Amino acid sequence: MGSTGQNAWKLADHPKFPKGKTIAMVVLDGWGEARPDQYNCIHVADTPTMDSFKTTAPERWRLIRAHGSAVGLPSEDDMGNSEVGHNALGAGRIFAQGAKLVDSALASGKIYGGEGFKYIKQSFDNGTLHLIGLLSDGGVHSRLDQLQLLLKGAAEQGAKRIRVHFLTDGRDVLDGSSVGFVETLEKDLSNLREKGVDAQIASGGGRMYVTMDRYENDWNVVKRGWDAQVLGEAPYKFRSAVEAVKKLREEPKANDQYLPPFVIVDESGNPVGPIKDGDAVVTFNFRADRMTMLAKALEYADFDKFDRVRVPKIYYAGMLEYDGELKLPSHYLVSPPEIERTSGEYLVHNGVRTFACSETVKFGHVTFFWNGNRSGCFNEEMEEYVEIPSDVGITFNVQPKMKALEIAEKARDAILSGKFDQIRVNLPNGDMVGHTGDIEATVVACKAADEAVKVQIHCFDCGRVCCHALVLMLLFLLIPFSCHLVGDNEFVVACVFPRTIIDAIEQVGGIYVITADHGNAEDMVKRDKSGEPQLDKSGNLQILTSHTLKPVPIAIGGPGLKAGARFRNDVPTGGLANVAATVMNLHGFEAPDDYEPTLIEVVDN
Ligand SMILES: O=C(O)[C@@H](CO)OP(=O)(O)O
Ligand SMILES: [Mn+2]
Ligand SMILES: [Mn+2]
Repeated sequence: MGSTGQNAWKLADHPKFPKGKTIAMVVLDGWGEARPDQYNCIHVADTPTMDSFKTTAPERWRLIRAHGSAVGLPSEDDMGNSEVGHNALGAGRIFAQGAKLVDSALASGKIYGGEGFKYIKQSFDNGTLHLIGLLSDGGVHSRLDQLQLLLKGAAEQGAKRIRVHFLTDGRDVLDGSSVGFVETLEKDLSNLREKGVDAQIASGGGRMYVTMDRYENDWNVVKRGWDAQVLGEAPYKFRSAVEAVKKLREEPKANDQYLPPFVIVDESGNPVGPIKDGDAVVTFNFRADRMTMLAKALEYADFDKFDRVRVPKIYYAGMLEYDGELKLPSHYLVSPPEIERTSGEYLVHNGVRTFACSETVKFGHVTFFWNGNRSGCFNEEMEEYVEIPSDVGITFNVQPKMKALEIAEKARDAILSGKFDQIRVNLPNGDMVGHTGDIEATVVACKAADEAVKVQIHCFDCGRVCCHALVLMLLFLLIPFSCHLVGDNEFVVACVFPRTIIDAIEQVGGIYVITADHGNAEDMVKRDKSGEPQLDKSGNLQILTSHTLKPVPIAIGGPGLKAGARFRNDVPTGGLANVAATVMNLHGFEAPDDYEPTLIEVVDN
């Protein structure tokens, strides 16, 4: 950084933007911009607030890139995701991300010379190497081709007995694609067997039901995986993994994301690959959030989240280090991106007090990912992070409104309290419900997220902001109490009683920045090259549960925004990483020189 100590963190004053404005920084998770048709849930949903940014202040609304190289992913075919999206938003620079770092380490062979691999290699003579992770080519948490290279490389390095414990996907890839991935894996393992390596699949289960929980939402998910992977116990036993996945998918409503846990057994009915003393384990996901809980279970001597029954003495390494602050796990095959000097850390050093909030399933996104994969606050006196417990044990199409309103109310209270300069939230609905593939529920989810940003005054009759609504709004403005009629056309006089985020920002004379981390809800079907829905062999639509390659909107506004502030037109390829400098400007500071350029300027009239 050139100089050391507090001075190194000092940001220059911005010549035009004043300090001291309260800023609401809102991330709508999984909210991209796409063609408006019936499979675009954001288009279908009633989203008057998000629509109004685009239509009423086009100079303060634009699209930014949220996938591929804009967020440090290997190629432009890589969809965005929450990890890389929030990393870019918070860090203001683009870092080569886990997917890319693992690619290079495997391509150069450096992975095999590293400390992590040497550590697990100690098991190769007498023990088994277990590989646990997500089996797909989604590229969000892991990639099949990386697993294939690792399997081959480990065998070449002397692994004699290998067991794979996979999680089926259906969330970053089409539902049903699990069968093909398992077949491919079986072929690879059979090739290894021909070369004399005892290599087999040992267990499996759907990622959302087995192992890949995050932010401690539901430890039962990790326990189900532990029982199958470590203890060799599961409600289902099969001789073959392909048969297991095919059979379990036949159950009504079964899907790849939620397959129950199963173990593979030998001809005597014994599990072929429980984890034992002296074995090595590699969790081969590069992304942290959904591996951290398992990493704790595998590594911590002191552990009380569930009864592990048996804790084998193993050589455990993560594909990456998953938490830089906790140093978890202690051994890893590839060093993670060093995301340092994030905007959050700078702002704290420059007196900006921060409040961050989401519900459990996205809590780490606006804290851990935002701060460069670092858990905890930089300065507890200046920051408050609030987690609203998510619903547990349901798929979110059942409760598509999720905790959007609760998050908005917490943000509203934080804004009105005057205790914070930045109030940062993630509204999960578009993403979490979009991943279920339930189009109707995703429409409800999008409306809920829009309402959390700002509740619009609606007319009882037509449900729109018509002249009746405006007259009513005026009327209630004159009456010193709030009116609240609950129903589908919820009617709130937000001007009198601030209900959600923008209402509160308006009341305190603040600024809002509304954006998203990647697309999801704006496209719910697989499409051909011309953008038309692509039908499968039987003529059915293929529902897209994954993220997309689409850009996301960003809007700025609010009474505290300097007159003449607008988006520059000389940053046409701007992406998520340009947002940090933008927000620093709005707080009254120049961004550090190596940050991606700001998106805004002030035009003097
Ligand atoms: O749920 C998740 O783990 C990913 C998709 O794999 O979604 P997001 O990046 O939005 O968290
Ligand atoms: Mn996301
Ligand atoms: Mn998602």
